[in-house]
Amino acid sequence: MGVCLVPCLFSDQDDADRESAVPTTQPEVVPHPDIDAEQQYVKELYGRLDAARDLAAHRLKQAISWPAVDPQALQERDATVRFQTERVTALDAAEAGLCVGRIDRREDGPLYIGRIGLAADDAGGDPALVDWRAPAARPFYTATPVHPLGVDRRRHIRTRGRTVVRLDDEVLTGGVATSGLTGEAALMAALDTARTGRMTDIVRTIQAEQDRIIRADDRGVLVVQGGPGTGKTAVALHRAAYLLYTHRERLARRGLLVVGPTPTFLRYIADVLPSLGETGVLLSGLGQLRPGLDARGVEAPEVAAVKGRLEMVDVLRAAVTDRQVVPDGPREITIDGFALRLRPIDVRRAQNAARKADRLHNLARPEFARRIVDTLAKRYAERIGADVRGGVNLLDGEDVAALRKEVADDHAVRALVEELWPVLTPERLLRDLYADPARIERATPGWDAATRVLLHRARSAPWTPADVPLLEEAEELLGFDDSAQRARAERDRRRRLAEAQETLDVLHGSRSVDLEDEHLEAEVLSAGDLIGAEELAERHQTVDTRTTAERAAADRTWTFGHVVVDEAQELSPMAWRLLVRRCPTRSMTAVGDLAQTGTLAGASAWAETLEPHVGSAWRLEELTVNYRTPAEIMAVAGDVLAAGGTGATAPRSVRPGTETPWAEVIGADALAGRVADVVAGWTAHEGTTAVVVPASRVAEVAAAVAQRVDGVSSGPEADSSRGPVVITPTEAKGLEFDAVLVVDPQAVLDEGVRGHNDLYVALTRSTQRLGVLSPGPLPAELARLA
Ligand SMILES: Nc1ncnc2c1ncn2[C@@H]1O[C@H](COP(=O)(O)OP(=O)(O)OP(=O)(O)O)[C@@H](O)[C@H]1O
Repeated sequence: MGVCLVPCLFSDQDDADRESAVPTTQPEVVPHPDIDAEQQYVKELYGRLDAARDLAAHRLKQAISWPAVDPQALQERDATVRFQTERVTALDAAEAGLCVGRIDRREDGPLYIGRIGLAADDAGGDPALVDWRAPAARPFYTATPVHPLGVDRRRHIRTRGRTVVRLDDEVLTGGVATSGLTGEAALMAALDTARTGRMTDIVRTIQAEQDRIIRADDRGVLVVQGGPGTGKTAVALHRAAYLLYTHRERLARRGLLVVGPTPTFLRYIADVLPSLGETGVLLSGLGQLRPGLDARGVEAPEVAAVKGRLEMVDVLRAAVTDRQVVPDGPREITIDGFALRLRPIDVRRAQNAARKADRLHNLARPEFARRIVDTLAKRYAERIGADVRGGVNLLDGEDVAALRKEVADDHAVRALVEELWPVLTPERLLRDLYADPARIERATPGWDAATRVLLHRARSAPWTPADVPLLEEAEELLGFDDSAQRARAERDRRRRLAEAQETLDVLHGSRSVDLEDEHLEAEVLSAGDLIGAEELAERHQTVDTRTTAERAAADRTWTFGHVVVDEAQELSPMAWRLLVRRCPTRSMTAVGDLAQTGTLAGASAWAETLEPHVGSAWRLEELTVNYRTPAEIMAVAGDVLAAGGTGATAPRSVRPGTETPWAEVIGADALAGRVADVVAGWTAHEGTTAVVVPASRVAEVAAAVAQRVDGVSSGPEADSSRGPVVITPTEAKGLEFDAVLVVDPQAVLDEGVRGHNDLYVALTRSTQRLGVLSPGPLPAELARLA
């Protein structure tokens, strides 16, 4: 399940990547009077970072070479290696942009804020650098001239490598309200940067409304509603890093899960948490939430919508009960020439007995099988032991037991039990259900034929993301009969115990003291005095050295300490049910935008979506400023949103654009070629490019663009860090690109189940440039572009 963020050591490549977050224009030379002093301070900070890294690397090396004399030592060594590896990773991650700025406090003087905390020589004073997540760092993000929080000045420090290249100061003593943005100059510089195809962190420029959400209490479900580009994803990931910092012990033990909509999206965000020094988080798409399954099949939105309904819980229950069969008439089994009868009433009685203890299907099956075998064995004994003269049965208890065993081992009896109460895996239950209209009909009382038919599909069809919650639900209903495994484990335990006892006996017998001397014997400690056989046996069990994220990924019963859901508006009720099961404490952060819901099963109101799962244990926060999309493009997108009629309003854009968005109407025949021309022209600019097309045009457009430009990718593997991508609005969700070309907007409106939402998503992916190519008249919603 999912992607474990494995520890990676800092490399030149990482440095170069983070460097590209600096504006592509040459940094202006700022003749700031303090630049030399800040350079000196930053140099000292790097000195401390180097020292901390050397120490951690040394301890790591030491730990690796510890002799692992027994499993316990091995376990301790692995824990230390893991801890020091994480420490080295976090220190490496802090290298680029180590110090982000400082606040000058009226009472206490300057305090430097950075990616990690670094102690000062004087342990009694302020640290040399405060971790951005520490409470003391908060005013750096939230102090304003109106609420200065004891801060006179905020300074953003920008570095390239280890060199300070720019200082941006904000004086907070004026008491006059300003733009409301924190560190506006630094923020604008960050937003104007060309994109790389990978999301970067925003530690330097977190805004006050974002900071409030990042540091919000972790109890209950926090829903963050915000329009496109308001930083929901950025906030969700920084919140994950904040929670790991604040509740390190609990979350390190239970793990933190981040769920995203598509593999492309997960690739896009995968670098953010490692760049914040956090590698122990499990990232997973919805289709990867079942261990061992990578569900990427595609199906009609109507099918996914039906599968996502909560009613499917009842359908699955009915489908399971349907597999517990009572035959129409008596069945005959022949054993050793004797025909034995099993009547429907016998089966019904066995079913009732099996269901009595409320056990799950697979766990109740042994009881059912036992009852069936008992009934047949009884009939067998009656036939075999019958006294022809009508006297009492001639068989004794031992004979009956032997007959019972014969019945239980009989191939035909086993086959009959399997037919009447099969062992079911979730996969088998669902495949059999989908493939058989009669089964579907029996499991869906009250459904109409048109809805039922949506569930029907070929047995060989691949699993889709909407199947994952159903498979997991089915697992809950079926249970897993692990009695054989447990019996094997118990046998192993006893064997280990016996071996351990034998070892202790040998040690006892081979002591170097005179065993005849009883007095002396009592004085000398042997191995058996120090450790019991039980303990010794336990120590010989294999040590599990996997990280929390790796263990969580492999275990479907794992429950997480916190779950972050991105693009949460797309989740179906069944998907919510699954996630809540994986997080029984309901400590969750869900970020999304109802105006971008593209699926039929997705949300149109948060209360309606969440209350069936968490009752009132949820609260709503909103983000209102769009940091991505220039105002001119946002005006166009706003028209589309309004035409959608949902009543939602577009977020306020924080910056003007440098290029005017445009539209062009072109003949259908020339469309693909014109797309290729535009994309080829755009490759002269720096940054990433996306062509967003209706699903029906992906192949045609991708082929045309690939003829003109290298590195084109499309579909689930689309990766804009390699070249232009050709993707559908669904695939574009959550992503952003410097240049976006929307092709055939009318088809986007017509093909999507929520067409206006899809077009709104497509238009709002751009950070700089937007073009629209239409093979027919431009939809009225885009009149502003005409
Ligand atoms: N405080 C900030 N400082 C710098 N950049 C920011 C800040 N907040 C957001 N951004 C940038 O704005 C862009 C949009 O952010 P993000 O993708 O998190 O938005 P979103 O709300 O998830 O959008 P969507 O709903 O379209 O998926 C990203 O490039 C992000 O890095």
